[in-house]
Amino acid sequence: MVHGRPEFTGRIEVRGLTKRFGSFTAVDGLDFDVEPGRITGFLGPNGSGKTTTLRMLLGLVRATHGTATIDGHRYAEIANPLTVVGSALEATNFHPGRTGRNHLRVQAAVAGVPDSRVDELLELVGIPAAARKRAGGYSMGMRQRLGLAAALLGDPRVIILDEPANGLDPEGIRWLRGFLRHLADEGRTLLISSHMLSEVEQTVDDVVIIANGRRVAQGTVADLRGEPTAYVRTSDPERLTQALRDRGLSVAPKGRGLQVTTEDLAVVGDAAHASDVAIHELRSEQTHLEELFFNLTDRDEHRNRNLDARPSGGLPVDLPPPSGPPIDPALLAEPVESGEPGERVERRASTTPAMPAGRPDDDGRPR
Ligand SMILES: Nc1ncnc2c1ncn2[C@@H]1O[C@H](COP(=O)(O)OP(=O)(O)OP(=O)(O)O)[C@@H](O)[C@H]1O
Repeated sequence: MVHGRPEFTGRIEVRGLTKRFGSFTAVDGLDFDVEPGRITGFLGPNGSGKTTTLRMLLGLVRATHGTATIDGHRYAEIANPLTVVGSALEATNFHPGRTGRNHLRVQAAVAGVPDSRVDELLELVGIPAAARKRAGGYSMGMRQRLGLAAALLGDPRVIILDEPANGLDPEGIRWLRGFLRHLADEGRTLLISSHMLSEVEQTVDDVVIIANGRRVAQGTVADLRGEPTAYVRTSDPERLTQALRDRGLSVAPKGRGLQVTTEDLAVVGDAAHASDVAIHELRSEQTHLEELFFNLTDRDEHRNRNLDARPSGGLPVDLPPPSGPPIDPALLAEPVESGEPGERVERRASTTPAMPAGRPDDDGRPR
């Protein structure tokens, strides 16, 4: 039984959320929902506005327009928020000279949580011994685990994590996946950001993809992947096309072959055999999400305005439909290289204590 009021929904709603820093629009009319009992990936390339969005949700940055609410309330309106929303954002506030355990004990005291919970959580995130050493010597993975423990101190129903897989080794990522799934299975709402879809693809149920502060796709992972199809190359495309259409399948030319709306390769083979055409190649095809992600977020009109030094007004944007299939196959045409094969992109430390205490909102306005 998850802690909290029985009528509490744990639903996150973001409506028309916008943040301008001077003339620069970091988050631009964002709309999305996050459902309880599910893990939602909040995805976008570096600088696309993920952290700013999470900070608005956590009341650390004031929105220029729009709302971000948890169970219908802004963060600032929630009484005893640590027992409702647990978060780990990017900037680490762990004092290098203090032990991880002490950090948690201080926060536990502030939140009115008993010390026994600290040790229980350190056990749960797998660093009971390490947490008795000074935080200055922690690896990124250990800081991630400590940040996660901090986020869970108040047994919150809603958990918001900024790049939680960042710095974890493959074993750590596998552990995190199981851990987050367990939390979601308890009915909690999980929103986790990442700049790499491949890193969270097997972890999340739903995705919200943003680029340049705008939503470019939303749906379940299965929606994004779309239906599996068959690709076939044959000696006689026209004849095979007719044979397949006679069997009620949709067929479209693709490269030097045909794309058929079925995942059953035998149907294609049988049709070819019955119409006496030779098959030169036959395979299943499924959308590679990472490729889709780069094609969605790296299109000219979505590219980060800071990174490519465009004026802050950007180019006119004609967004694709924000939710669900079908995904335009043209989006998949040109995969974009993300770096060397196997390269891990190490970014800044991604943990803070659960209590929001991040960097100042340097637009100079009060929160
Ligand atoms: N306080 C600020 N003042 C001015 N610009 C800011 C401020 N905070 C963020 N930005 C800018 O807003 C944009 C979005 O930043 P944000 O950190 O939200 O992106 P992100 O998607 O979390 O990126 P990353 O994956 O690199 O963390 C960036 O161009 C950033 O430089």
